[in-house]
Amino acid sequence: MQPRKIVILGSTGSIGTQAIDVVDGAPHLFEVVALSAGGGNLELLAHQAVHTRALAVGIAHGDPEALQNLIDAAAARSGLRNFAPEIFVGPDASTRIAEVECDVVLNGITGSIGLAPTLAALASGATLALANKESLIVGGALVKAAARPGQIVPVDSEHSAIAQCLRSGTEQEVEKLILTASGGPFRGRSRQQLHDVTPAEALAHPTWDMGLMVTTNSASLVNKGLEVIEAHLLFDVPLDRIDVVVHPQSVVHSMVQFVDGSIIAQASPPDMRLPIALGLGWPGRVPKAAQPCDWTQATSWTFEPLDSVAFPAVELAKEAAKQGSTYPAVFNAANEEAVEAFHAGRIRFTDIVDTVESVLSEHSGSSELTVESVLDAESWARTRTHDRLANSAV
Ligand SMILES: NC(=O)C1=CN([C@@H]2O[C@H](COP(=O)(O)OP(=O)(O)OC[C@H]3O[C@@H](n4cnc5c(N)ncnc54)[C@H](OP(=O)(O)O)[C@@H]3O)[C@@H](O)[C@H]2O)C=CC1
Ligand SMILES: CC(=O)[C@@H](O)[C@H](O)COP(=O)(O)O
Ligand SMILES: [Mn+2]
Repeated sequence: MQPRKIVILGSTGSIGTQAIDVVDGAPHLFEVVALSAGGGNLELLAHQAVHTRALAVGIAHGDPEALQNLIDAAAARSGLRNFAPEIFVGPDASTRIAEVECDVVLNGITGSIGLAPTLAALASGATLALANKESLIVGGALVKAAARPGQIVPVDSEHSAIAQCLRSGTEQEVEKLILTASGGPFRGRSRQQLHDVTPAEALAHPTWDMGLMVTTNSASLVNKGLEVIEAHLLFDVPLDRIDVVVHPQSVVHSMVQFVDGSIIAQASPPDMRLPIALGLGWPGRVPKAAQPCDWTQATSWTFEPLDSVAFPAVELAKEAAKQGSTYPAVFNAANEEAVEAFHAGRIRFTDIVDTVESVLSEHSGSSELTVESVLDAESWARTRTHDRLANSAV
């Protein structure tokens, strides 16, 4: 069998670099044909391009000549002659890269900027291994309508877990989805105790090593709010039948409860290479993609309810999803802007979710969901968030 041809969007990030590890470990199963990134780390992208022998490389911003020179230098270091991948530069570079002929597009871009590449990947007919949850959440019904059944394979650890738990069940058998949350670095704190936490503290995730946005969202529980919406869209389960439970060890990645009271859970030590490998190989499993649990060591897995007073983001996300239309896009865009302001030292941690709530309360959703209405709503939410935050210095 020929290896599957893989396109990796966001190749220089946490998901992207781990995806290249997965491909390196299974060259008989996968080969990389194209890569894209933002342009913040041209050196790494050039190295990846040479390492994978990519046919095409894209960056959203940056100097194409600088990238070309870095690729030439990396190729020379590897003794590779006549290596000349096609280079795309500009805001739609990842969308062009998503159209490169392949079997699987892995979308590992951060943020709702991943929407156009997600739609392009779906239109190309390739399987979409989706880490970029934001594109599904903001695009909602649009993304679902663009996908044929089974075309989107979740890479997010919780949704990969649920997809695995559902493999043998029927829709009628499912009572609930139960998403696990680590609780982030501030688990157990009251709202009062969250006021003065620093960006560095917010980035100290207890179990996962991830990019800045998703790590901050884990600390505020916005990530879990986004993931509830993601689960609702991926698995067609109503929002009131999706629960969240805090599980600090991040070994049980999520569960499905069936109508007879039985619960099936998926467990593995926290390592994204497992869901990434399954996303690339679906429905096949990649042998030795990650280490399993070690039963020779005494182990405790604990579960506790979410404190939704200190962490209101999950309830807020559910409200936004119930309102539908462009509300999830506003939730996400306001959060992206507020997270940036928090890391720039302009607002407090608790201002993030407070701002999202306030911007959402001012939004009037568009009745028709189109790419234009999503982009308009996002643009409105970003401006509104900036306006609000301009007056609220720390
Ligand atoms: N990391 C993880 O373990 C998990 C991540 N996810 C999701 O996966 C996605 C990626 O997360 P993560 O890898 O942590 O994020 P990172 O911040 O580590 O990486 C983001 C990647 O996106 C690229 N990028 C940024 N802007 C653009 C753009 N405009 N066009 C193209 N590429 C761009 C970056 O390139 P550069 O920096 O070089 O400019 C980088 O390669 C997110 O949606 C996240 O929620 C889900 C589950 C787990
Ligand atoms: C690894 C992964 O899937 C992340 O999205 C993870 O869910 C973050 O952990 P918590 O949001 O549970 O802290
Ligand atoms: Mn997750």
